[in-house]
Amino acid sequence: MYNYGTACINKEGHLEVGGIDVVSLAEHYGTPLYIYDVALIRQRARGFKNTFEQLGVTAQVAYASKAFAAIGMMQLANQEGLSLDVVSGGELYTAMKAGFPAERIHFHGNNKSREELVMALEHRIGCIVVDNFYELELLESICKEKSEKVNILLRVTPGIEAHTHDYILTGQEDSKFGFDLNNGQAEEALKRAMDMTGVEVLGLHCHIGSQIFETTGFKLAADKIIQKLSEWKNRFQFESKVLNLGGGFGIRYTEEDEPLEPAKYVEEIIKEVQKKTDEHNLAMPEIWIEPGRSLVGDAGITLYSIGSEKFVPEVRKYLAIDGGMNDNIRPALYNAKYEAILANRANDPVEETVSIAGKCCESGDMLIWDLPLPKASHNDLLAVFCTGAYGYSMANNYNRIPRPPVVFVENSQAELVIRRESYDDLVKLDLPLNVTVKQ
Ligand SMILES: Cc1ncc(COP(=O)(O)O)c(C=O)c1O
Ligand SMILES: N[C@@H](CCCC[NH3+])C(=O)O
Repeated sequence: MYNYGTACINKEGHLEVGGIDVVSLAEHYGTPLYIYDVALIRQRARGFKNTFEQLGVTAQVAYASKAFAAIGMMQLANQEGLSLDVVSGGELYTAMKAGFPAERIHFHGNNKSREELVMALEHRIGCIVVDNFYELELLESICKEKSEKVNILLRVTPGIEAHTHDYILTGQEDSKFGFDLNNGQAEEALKRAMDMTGVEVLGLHCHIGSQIFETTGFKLAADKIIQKLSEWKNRFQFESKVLNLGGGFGIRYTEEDEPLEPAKYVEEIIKEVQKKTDEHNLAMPEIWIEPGRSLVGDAGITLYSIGSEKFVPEVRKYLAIDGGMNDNIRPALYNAKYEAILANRANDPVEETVSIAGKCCESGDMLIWDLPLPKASHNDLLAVFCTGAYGYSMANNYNRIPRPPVVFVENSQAELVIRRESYDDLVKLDLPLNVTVKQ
């Protein structure tokens, strides 16, 4: 088994995480179950923060809560001194419920509504990352109405194609996000914002995509931005106090993936920023990053019970689990790959290759194709690794399947941070039909 934080095999041959046997977690909480290794999240957070400290660079490490948003998770991020990137009124509301310090919250999104912007102002959050001209004008008008001033970053699109899945690319010219850096849009946005009374431009933001394994794209984006900042300093006396380089640092899902250590990405990118700012005679800005996946991805494990099986003679054996695309849509959406083991018989030798089917009424609901496993049958437990990012946060109720609970484990203690959805939860928004049919 690959090394996933505190996950190990105990003497009963069971998977253990955070000092707790997952078989006992399944007995107590049922399956499917999301389990997070809290020590690993803390280790990742500290790795990022220490790297900045060692480089002597003032920084904010903001957890991109879209990866996994929950009150308990935001409280953990706060304990670790992280800032928070939210992307909707719902994430902001969750942060407020978690008691997250508003001044360390950054608000993203390519179509924030008036209500969301007002909410952000009322909570006096640290910064709004403005994505487009419509939002800039809307924000200025709200600030004037309320006689408020708010810190903003301008999100720029540098025209970089990072090497990752097409659906999670964001830095290329033809993207729905941000002001284009190359065609004059970003400059126009800066000029307009500098003339506004309601906004204070702290600097620029750029996020080139997700699940990226090399630093070349990040460095190229930083070079392009710093080149522009140098021009803008001369022409508009604009100095960027903050440079936010986004998230996107890749993690290892399977042996095909070869990421850097999370903190290593930062080290390489920052050295480039230091070099380029020196070359252009610019002051080193405060650096902000906003990792999601690399903070929580490999800290998450999903536990399922195996149920039915089906053979297609000479083709394959399907084993069905009690979850699927409703608790993890990534295989169906991105063809994402995962590793898994039998959590209750982790030392048993591999005997066959099976394909793991979800329980949704959808042929594309396949969690893992061609997984080597010991001979498994109903009541065995399957542990799927690396499900901590964009798993629960993209979960849905397709086929009216309730979402699973989420449990944090650390130092042999388990704490439920999201309870299992009930059937009553599923119907709580439904209203009975009042219209009757005339006979
Ligand atoms: C603006 C922005 N910041 C941060 C992130 C977090 O990315 P990741 O989870 O890949 O670190 C995303 C998602 O891709 C994003 O869109
Ligand atoms: N949801 C995506 C990443 C999108 C990141 C947000 N911009 C994933 O699971 O990989």
